[in-house]
Amino acid sequence: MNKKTVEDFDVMGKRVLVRVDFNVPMDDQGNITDDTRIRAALPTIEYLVNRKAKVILASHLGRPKGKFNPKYSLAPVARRLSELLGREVIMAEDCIGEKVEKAAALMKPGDVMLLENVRFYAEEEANDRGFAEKLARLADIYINDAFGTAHRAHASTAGVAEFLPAGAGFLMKKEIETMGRALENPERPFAAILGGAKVSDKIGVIKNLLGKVDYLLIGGGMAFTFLKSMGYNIGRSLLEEDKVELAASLLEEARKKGVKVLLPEDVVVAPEIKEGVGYRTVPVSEIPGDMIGVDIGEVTRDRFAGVIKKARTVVWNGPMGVFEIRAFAEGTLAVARAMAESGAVTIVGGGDSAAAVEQLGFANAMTHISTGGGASLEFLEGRELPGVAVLNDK
Ligand SMILES: Nc1ncnc2c1ncn2[C@@H]1O[C@H](COP(=O)(O)OP(=O)(O)O)[C@@H](O)[C@H]1O
Ligand SMILES: O=C(OP(=O)(O)O)[C@H](O)COP(=O)(O)O
Repeated sequence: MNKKTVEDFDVMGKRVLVRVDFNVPMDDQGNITDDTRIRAALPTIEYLVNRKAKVILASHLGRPKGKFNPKYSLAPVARRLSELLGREVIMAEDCIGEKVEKAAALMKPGDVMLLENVRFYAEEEANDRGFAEKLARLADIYINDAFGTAHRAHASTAGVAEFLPAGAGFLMKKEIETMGRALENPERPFAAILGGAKVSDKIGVIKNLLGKVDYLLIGGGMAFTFLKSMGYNIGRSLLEEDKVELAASLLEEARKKGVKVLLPEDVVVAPEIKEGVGYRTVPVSEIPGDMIGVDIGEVTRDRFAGVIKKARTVVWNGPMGVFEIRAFAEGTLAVARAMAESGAVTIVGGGDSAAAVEQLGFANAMTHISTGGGASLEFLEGRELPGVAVLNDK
């Protein structure tokens, strides 16, 4: 990465504004159900604490639409962070204004303060210059460690960098460098596995990856639009009618570029997407008209696993089936297991695939699991992320 990082600044005694992505899932009682994103930010926070910086953290939580709403308060996150750090985390009442400026002025070197949800102001998402300047007033240096929000050009992720020296945190650096290396200089064979619900969400990724990968494995709901474009009857499976032609042209482009595309050969079909329904496996040429394809079948799982095991670089984004229902999680499980067992560099895009890998217990066996869903997709599309673009060059 040709951007400055936290290590390029003298932070001793300085006020450092760190944009983190603490947008964590919570249950109805406000309990954090997955603290991965908080733990992922610890290296940067601990580094700054150890170097006696005054650490001021900013994040959003959910989508409160520019208004204060206690449901989206970051207070539970401050408590969890405090447990993880083993030190007090001051919870600020707000993210800008006189009170926060005073609280920041009272901080001692090594103190940590978490600002309240930046999305309580509509100016955040509007990337309002005045709001960014108010955030900047709190600090001497800006560090962006919020990879999960790096695809958003908001005041706290982009605008603020106009007013302060700006660099990347350790998480941001790791995400960009690990995925960047895989895309630009992969050990081959390089295989990408794409799944999830919609082709439309993955078009940009497919287009970018077709110029880079040796194998493209397609599963999940999106596979059915491709199967339809090849003339198969797909019953009541997920279909994006308006993307059938595009699917055909992507397959043609892959053929021209010499990329081997693997689509499902057999699928699990069920009458409904529901826990406890009956299901069976059929070849893709025999999908009954009244059934829905919900997972890749055993033959496909074995073929996918075979490619994954001989690959040297594997990137995965999107589940192979409706993995939320245990009976339809076998394809996703097979991909996760094959990746865990392969000696390849294994990268899991964020979102549902990351959740599936965690849930299925394979997290520790992967080279890298991204903390960003949308952000990792945009990165895989080859787009420059605004939250990275604004940082100072080395
Ligand atoms: N065959 C299928 N039919 C319907 N939905 C599917 C199918 N396969 C996967 N899905 C659904 O796709 C969703 C994930 O899609 P998506 O959001 O695109 O993935 P990601 O978050 O990994 O990018 C999951 O909720 C999963 O149940
Ligand atoms: O959780 C996030 O995105 P993700 O679910 O795509 O990983 C980020 O915190 C960005 O949130 P946003 O999509 O409300 O801008």
